[in-house]
Amino acid sequence: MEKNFLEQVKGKLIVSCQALPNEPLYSSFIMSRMALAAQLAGAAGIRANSVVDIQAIQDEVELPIIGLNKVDYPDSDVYITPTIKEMRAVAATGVQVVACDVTSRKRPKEEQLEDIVAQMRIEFPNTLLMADTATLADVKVANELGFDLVGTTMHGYTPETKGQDIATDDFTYLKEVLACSKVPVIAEGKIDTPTKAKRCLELGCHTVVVGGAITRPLEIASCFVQAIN
Ligand SMILES: CC(=O)N[C@H](C=O)[C@@H](O)[C@H](O)[C@H](O)COP(=O)(O)O
Repeated sequence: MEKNFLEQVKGKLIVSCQALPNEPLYSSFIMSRMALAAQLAGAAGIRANSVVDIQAIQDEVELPIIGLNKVDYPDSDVYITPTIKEMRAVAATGVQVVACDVTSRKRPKEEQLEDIVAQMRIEFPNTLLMADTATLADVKVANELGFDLVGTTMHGYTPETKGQDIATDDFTYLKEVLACSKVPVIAEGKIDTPTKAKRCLELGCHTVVVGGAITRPLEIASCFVQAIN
């Protein structure tokens, strides 16, 4: 019997397998093999970008997927599943969760987040929605709009939070998110050691997403080179 997503990933690791066109591993085949490695290692889920990568990963592994689609629009800085068009396309792959930007920034095409959520609930009632937030105010908005999960994905990646890191001072910001959110919290963003991942779960996060530290060899190799030089 298929277990539900929240049950499957509780207290476990989700591996983000993503590479954009400007990255050396940009390839759906390579992302599917990254996902296979994550599955063999015992990860409980995958986070993946774009319909083609999601489909390649679905062919390779059994794990539940948090899907997103990064697209740049000229009229907005929001790029993680920014409009209803990308939300639909990702949900139509059959992923268990669709993630999108939930920051206070203006969305492309004057679309409003509350309309997107309402439409998704009608068209894909069984798909969970994850809010990729940057601030506590974003977490509150995500709760008000009825998102099923809140992630810290955008913390440190908006002008307002630039330079910030959820791990600072034993995860002070993450503790605040946990105290504020009415729904399960997913720790995500710059979690670059097993110790940090474990700590996020100890603090009460439902699950933890690790990306670059596992699946971006350019980032990993750069860390070694910088430490040596
Ligand atoms: C900010 C943004 O666009 N984050 C993206 C969201 O999907 C990915 O590029 C990150 O790799 C992912 O969040 C995991 O984080 P990290 O790679 O730091 O473990």
